[in-house]
Amino acid sequence: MTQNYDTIQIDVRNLWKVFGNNPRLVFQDKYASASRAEIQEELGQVVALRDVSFKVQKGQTFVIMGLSGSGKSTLVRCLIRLIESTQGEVLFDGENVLTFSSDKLIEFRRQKIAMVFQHYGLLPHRRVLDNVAYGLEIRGVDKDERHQQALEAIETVGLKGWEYYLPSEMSGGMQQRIGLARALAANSEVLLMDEPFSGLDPLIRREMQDELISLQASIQKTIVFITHDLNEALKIGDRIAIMRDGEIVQEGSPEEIVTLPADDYVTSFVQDVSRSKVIQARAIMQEPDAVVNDWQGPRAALHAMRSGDTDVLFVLGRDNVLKGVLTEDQAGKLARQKVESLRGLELDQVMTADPDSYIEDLIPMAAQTEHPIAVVNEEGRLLGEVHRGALLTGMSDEATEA
Ligand SMILES: Nc1ncnc2c1ncn2[C@@H]1O[C@H](COP(=O)(O)OP(=O)(O)OP(=O)(O)O)[C@@H](O)[C@H]1O
Repeated sequence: MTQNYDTIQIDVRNLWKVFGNNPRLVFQDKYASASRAEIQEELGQVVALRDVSFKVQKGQTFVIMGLSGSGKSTLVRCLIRLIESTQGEVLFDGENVLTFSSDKLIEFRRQKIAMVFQHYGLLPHRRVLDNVAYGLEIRGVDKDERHQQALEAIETVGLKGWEYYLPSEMSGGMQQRIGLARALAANSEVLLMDEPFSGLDPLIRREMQDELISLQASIQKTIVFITHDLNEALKIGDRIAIMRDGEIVQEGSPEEIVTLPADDYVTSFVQDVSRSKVIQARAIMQEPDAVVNDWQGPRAALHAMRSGDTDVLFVLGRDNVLKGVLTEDQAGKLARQKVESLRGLELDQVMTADPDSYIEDLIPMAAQTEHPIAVVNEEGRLLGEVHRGALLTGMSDEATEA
């Protein structure tokens, strides 16, 4: 199958890393289904990565999540050959990094990759400005230019005014911002972030996660983010790969991971996660039971309600823009008064949400209305409706019936 590298930035294929004096022993047929522990016991080799494959799209935040020892750090290091893998391919923009000469590898790392670590990796005797400019300095960018770019990055991460301080004069959260600014200043396409927020206090950590999300909305880098914290993964990841004993046991969107865990292991991880924080309106909305256009009269409305088996109706204007709701009582009254058109009528207002809203955000809305919540796009066009029941179960009525 041909791959489209206009959109795929990283393509990891069947990657293995075996630590030990004779890694090839592991590839004998008889160990094909042996566990990592068995292999270690019998062969004395540690399988840190076992046949790992995944793709990361450009501009995506791809999270690799797993407990200590699952192989996350080994994996990110293998991506840029800080560790040499045993077998497999790592393609960046379609080129296999594992075949690069050492010169090409150095060039590739400098141009394309920026890293952010848990232990910030800052130079203690350099001021913030020079720490942030460091990546550009080793690329040979002249001083004015690199300071200019560094200042912009410092501002982006909210450290304006701290340019001439030393890292040791700043808090953990601020030092992590310096690390992030350094990665941004380098203006590389890919950010590799290895547990960047793990050393921070919970409050600061949440703040940094929020900032990363809003930053990413504007910078749109390709981010590979390592964490052992499922909530962090669910919060920031577009896609999440869950690792166990060197293997990816599931890869999917946050919603898929929570609602369709692939096995008992993932299930045990996600059981404490609140579904309301990861399930979005788009997943639980359903086709509106009934809609009518505002120039159609009340009789058409009543007919639509009966055929949709509902006692409320969304009224749409031109281009399906939502105008409001009409109840059966109202429509009946209008029909008796022989009103010909719904145009210009005072309709009941309806709660609207965009398709990305989480159940968590929809519940307070549902408390304020008896009507279904309308899911609309940016132009106000009706995309679907969410019923109260769907908020409780996290499934649309249609899905429940199916
Ligand atoms: N240099 C090495 N030599 C031998 N075994 C190693 C080496 N580096 C890592 N390992 C082993 O490989 C496995 C994966 O380790 P890795 O550090 O990638 O896991 P991790 O998920 O990043 O864990 P942590 O969150 O604790 O860093 C572990 O069993 C580890 O002991």
